[in-house]
Amino acid sequence: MASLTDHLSDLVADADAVLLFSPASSFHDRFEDGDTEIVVVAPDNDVDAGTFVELPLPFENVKDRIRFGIEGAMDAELVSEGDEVVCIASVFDGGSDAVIRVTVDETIHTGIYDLFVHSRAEPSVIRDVFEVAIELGQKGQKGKPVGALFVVGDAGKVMNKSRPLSYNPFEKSHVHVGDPIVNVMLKEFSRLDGAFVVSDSGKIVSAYRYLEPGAEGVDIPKGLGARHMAGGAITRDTNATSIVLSESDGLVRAFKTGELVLEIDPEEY
Ligand SMILES: Nc1ncnc2c1ncn2[C@@H]1O[C@H](COP(=O)(O)OP(=O)(O)OP(=O)(O)O)[C@@H](O)[C@H]1O
Ligand SMILES: [Mn+2]
Repeated sequence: MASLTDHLSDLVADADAVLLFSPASSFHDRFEDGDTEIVVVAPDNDVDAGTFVELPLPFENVKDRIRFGIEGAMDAELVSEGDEVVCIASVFDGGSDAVIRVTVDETIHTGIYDLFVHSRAEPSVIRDVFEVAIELGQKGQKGKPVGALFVVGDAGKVMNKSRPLSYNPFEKSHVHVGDPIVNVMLKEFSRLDGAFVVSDSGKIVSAYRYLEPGAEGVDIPKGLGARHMAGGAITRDTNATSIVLSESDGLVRAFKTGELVLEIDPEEY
């Protein structure tokens, strides 16, 4: 039987760009001599690619992964509306095994790349908060599902548009998300009501915050309530990004500029 690689040259021949998702170096090397634009999308540039888009999360959902790569390539002006892009990714564990051909158009653009790269907060801070939310979603608190709301970046403004529900356990501390001990604290405090506020650089500014963004509603998925509404709306009133774990459906969502930009299932990570 002909393997995928036998057909590759035909598949990529007339493409405007080829996106290689976490390719092995031997696989990447075969593309080096062609005239098509090659973009490597991976956590690290292990293959010394000339054009590289960093993947901050593995994005188990292939659609999210591809979308991230395409938006990253659009952002770097490597591809644009109407381009034919061939994406080569790994769906199973055995290396590059899937080819997906996409025509770039604005409807692909959800802001997933923007979320990490152009948020006020540092990309690593967004990633660290995501990781805490995903772990909480996988394990819950003492076996029970929990919800949590993290408002990341533009903390001064967020504090002005919120009020304390109780004393702030992070009041005089200088601790940062990403530190394993702090992640344990965040999980412990997720039983508390309200939101966590995190600064651009990842400092935990407050727990127990009740958000009071403008009253105008935000479009949130059906079945969700006040936590998601407040988490979404605060990102319209400020330059923060919200990362919300739902107690009711177990999904982690991100909001930016009042829009839902990412929805992931922690069980898939
Ligand atoms: N304005 C707010 N600011 C901060 N936290 C809030 C706010 N409104 C609600 N919450 C928190 O969200 C929790 C759940 O509220 P609610 O069930 O209405 O939200 P939800 O969007 O349905 O989220 P879930 O899917 O987790 O149930 C509340 O117990 C409270 O801790
Ligand atoms: Mn609810």
